[in-house]
Amino acid sequence: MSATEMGKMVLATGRPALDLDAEPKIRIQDLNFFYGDNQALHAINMDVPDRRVTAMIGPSGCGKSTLLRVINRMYDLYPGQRAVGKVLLDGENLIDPKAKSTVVRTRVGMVFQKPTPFPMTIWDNIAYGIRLHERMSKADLENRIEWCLTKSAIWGEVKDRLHTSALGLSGGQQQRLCIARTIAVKPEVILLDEPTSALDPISTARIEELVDELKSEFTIVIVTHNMQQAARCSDQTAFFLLGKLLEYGPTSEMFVAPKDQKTQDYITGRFG
Ligand SMILES: Nc1ncnc2c1ncn2[C@@H]1O[C@H](COP(=O)(O)OP(=O)(O)OP(=O)(O)O)[C@@H](O)[C@H]1O
Repeated sequence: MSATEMGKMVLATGRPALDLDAEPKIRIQDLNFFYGDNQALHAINMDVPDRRVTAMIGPSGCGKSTLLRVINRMYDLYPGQRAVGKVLLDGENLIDPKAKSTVVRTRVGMVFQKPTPFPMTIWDNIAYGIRLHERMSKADLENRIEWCLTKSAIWGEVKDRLHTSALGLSGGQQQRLCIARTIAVKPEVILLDEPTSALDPISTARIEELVDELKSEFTIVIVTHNMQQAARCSDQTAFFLLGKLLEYGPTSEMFVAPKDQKTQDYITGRFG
């Protein structure tokens, strides 16, 4: 695509256009997922672009959280749950039993709906994960902790209370701490599962700003029930229904002119 064409698209959407020739960060191919006999995902094929925000939307039970749990191999921890197909991260199949799940979870971090700080100090919440994966000097550890708390836009609020309990933070601060904890181990992909559903509008806005900043360094996938949030935050949107990917494309197109009537109905609140 020429610079002029690219510029026109940026002007039209207000966001940088996707480079269609760029290799996707994640390539999901013919993915099926089963909870025992219950098939929750059916033949999912989708490419997740590098260092962009991809939103997953769809009514309750359509399989959004399941897909996140597959991408970071969390289902591995539960007997009877099974994924068939491929989830390629830079070409490497993350769900191949030969891929070590601990390595997968370092490359693909996850933040949950409810903030989940460990019952320990703010400092230890961050240091714990880093020490599991890396050996480093105290000075480097201090720098890494300041780096990830700064990136997560919470450093100013916690720098004078690093050695107090993380449970003393507000819900919005706890969620930013959880994001800091996730990026502390320098993942390539961050999965956010409804990260603002338990937060007030101000904390929600801060997390959305944060997502916008983090995408220059990380590939982000966000599950949300909030259509405005998907429209505000994401570059690409995927609409799921009953375990199938019904429509997937640039957010600007999806929200202006969805191709499928069911997407239109969902986005406009007519069902779900
Ligand atoms: N542990 C489980 N065992 C059996 N079935 C499950 C389990 N977890 C989820 N499911 C089923 O898998 C399907 C997809 O669920 P999932 O939680 O991925 O949906 P979702 O789109 O994230 O929903 P929500 O928006 O409500 O969080 C649903 O039919 C659900 O009942």
